[in-house]
Amino acid sequence: MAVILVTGGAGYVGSHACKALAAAGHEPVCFDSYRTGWREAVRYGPAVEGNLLDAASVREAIARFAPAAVMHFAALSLVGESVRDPGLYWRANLTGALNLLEAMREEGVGALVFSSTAAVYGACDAALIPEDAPLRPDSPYGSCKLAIERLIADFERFHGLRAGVFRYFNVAGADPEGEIGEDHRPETHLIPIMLEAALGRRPEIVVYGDDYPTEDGTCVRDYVHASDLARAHVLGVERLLAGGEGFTANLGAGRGLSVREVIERAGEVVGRPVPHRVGPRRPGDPARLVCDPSRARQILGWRAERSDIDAILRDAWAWMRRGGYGA
Ligand SMILES: NC(=O)c1ccc[n+]([C@@H]2O[C@H](COP(=O)([O-])OP(=O)(O)OC[C@H]3O[C@@H](n4cnc5c(N)ncnc54)[C@H](O)[C@@H]3O)[C@@H](O)[C@H]2O)c1
Ligand SMILES: O=c1ccn([C@@H]2O[C@H](COP(=O)(O)OP(=O)(O)O[C@H]3O[C@H](CO)[C@H](O)[C@H](O)[C@H]3O)[C@@H](O)[C@H]2O)c(=O)[nH]1
Repeated sequence: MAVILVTGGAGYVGSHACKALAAAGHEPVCFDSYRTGWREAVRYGPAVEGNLLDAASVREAIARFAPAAVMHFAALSLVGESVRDPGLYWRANLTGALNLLEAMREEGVGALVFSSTAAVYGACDAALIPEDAPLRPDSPYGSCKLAIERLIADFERFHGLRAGVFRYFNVAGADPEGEIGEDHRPETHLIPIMLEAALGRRPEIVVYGDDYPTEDGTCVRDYVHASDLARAHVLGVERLLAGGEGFTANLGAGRGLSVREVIERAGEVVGRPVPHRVGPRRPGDPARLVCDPSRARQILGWRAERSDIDAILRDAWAWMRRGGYGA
């Protein structure tokens, strides 16, 4: 059993990681400001309310709980918002990560798992994107995640940190047991807003462009279930705790779906059509991002098991019909 500090543990992905950590016998300590997270999502271990931009608060939490490792999820993470306000993203995400890394060093915590993103790749010609693909982010969100990867690399090189960096593709779905799920307000991610439109909670969704160089002209993404992702994090941190080397690994299903294909599948799975219309492109969106997941399989023995799009949609739908948090 290990104590793991989980920044952003009250958020969407972080709460699924906390559940998976607890199920594997570890103690997740949630560190969260509740900026976009939910108190009801913290159910698998103790919680500390704090902000990474306040260096003293994260250092105190680390000193108090003496974690064996940290999982760092806390961030601002919307591509569109980052395009509108790059400075907000650089300040929040880079400063937050730097404060965390300094606090870990001061308190002698030597293992970190970091949430990076496929947005670090940007436009890429490869059918399946491997980790050594060119790093050319299209958005400030992707740029500052890449900068944090480099910051972490310097702490590995010069301070002996060991870090697992996961580049997630598009996370979706909800806990199959219905305890936690995705609840961003306002929501901007494709799958939940599509389901909101199917439920009549919003009039329609706008497809952001159908003139991309893809088969049906809409953007192609790789959707991976939040529970699959959470399992990878447990495997990653356990590797580091056992003394294994640091790594950078993609997490995705290895299968691309266009926006139109997801809309069609959702209509089938929920039994009612998703009202939609085509609008202009959203700045910062690459045409196609599909994961080569082979490295995560090689080094962690991980593969996506619940990331079939119908399973993702069913779990997300069950969670949404329950009303999310505060229902
Ligand atoms: N959801 C996705 O599709 C996706 C894809 C790739 C990468 N990621 C990354 O995964 C991580 C989690 O994403 P998510 O979708 O769960 O987001 P989320 O907004 O649901 O969760 C983020 C959590 O961090 C907390 N937080 C934010 N800033 C904080 C701060 N300064 N101090 C303390 N807590 C703070 C929020 O309150 C929230 O609980 C992010 O780093 C994101 O960039 C997400
Ligand atoms: O109303 C909408 C919302 C989304 N989309 C499209 O649906 C796809 C998925 O969009 P999301 O907003 O759900 O997700 P993103 O691909 O923008 O970004 C997500 O995945 C990225 C990596 O692929 C990053 O990691 C990021 O953190 C995470 O939010 C994109 O092609 C987008 O253009 C629409 O057409 N209409």
